[in-house]
Amino acid sequence: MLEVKNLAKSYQKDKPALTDISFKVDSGKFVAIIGPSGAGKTTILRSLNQLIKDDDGQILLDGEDIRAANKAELRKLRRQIGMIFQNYNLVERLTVIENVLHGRLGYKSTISGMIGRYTEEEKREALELLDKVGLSEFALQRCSELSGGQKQRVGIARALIQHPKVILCDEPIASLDPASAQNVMKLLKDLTVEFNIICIANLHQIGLAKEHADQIIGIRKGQMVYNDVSENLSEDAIADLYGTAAVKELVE
Ligand SMILES: Nc1ncnc2c1ncn2[C@@H]1O[C@H](COP(=O)(O)OP(=O)(O)OP(=O)(O)O)[C@@H](O)[C@H]1O
Repeated sequence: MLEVKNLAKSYQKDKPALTDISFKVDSGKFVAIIGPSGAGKTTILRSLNQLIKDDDGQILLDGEDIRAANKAELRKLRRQIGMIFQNYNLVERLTVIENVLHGRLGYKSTISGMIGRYTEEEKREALELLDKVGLSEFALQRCSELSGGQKQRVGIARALIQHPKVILCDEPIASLDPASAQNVMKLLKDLTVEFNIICIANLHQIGLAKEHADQIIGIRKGQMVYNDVSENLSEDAIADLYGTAAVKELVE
């Protein structure tokens, strides 16, 4: 279980980016964080793996406080937290399977990683994961030759080979066409259940969030104004988050 308690962050004095954010997520659940631009969604994700240093609160992953970890502990904890990015962050000139194997780098010495020393077991697992994301026949193709949706599926396989407890997705479908976005959201949801992990995604697409996520967290001006199962996300709640005028456009 992931439990965030009273998380707070200011980038500048007297200008809080996050105030008193508290929520819990169980394993096997897919959570969407929604809210207007600048609300603080990315700041929450980056705090969860300590890419930014927040100011106050607790982030407990299965009871262990990520914020209290020293450097060595944090390196170990980060293996348990996979990341998926809007722009995929793949090495385009390398093959699909090499990119998936990069997810193992957190488990290796710098030298082993640099010379691409992976075990047979790791290679077999990479192929199995590529099969799960529907890309087994692309294993030896360069990533530069893939579509956006395919690249994001490589990103998902790369995160899963870390054996994460949590996957954090920063706008994972923002660069995708509607069909690929739908496909990636369904895949994230299905794999979250299959691997019994926690998946947290920042999203601007409220319709897709409601359709695929189990839980929705709404952030407005650095404050959590909504936290409930996705079925309960009403038009009133959306209007409260984004303003009345935006509701129709956002829900469609
Ligand atoms: N490195 C930074 N230095 C100063 N202020 C920052 C920094 N990063 C974010 N902020 C500010 O913190 C607030 C929250 O930003 P954040 O990027 O978390 O929002 P967001 O909800 O993810 O937005 P978007 O949907 O546009 O990505 C904003 O007011 C933003 O300007």
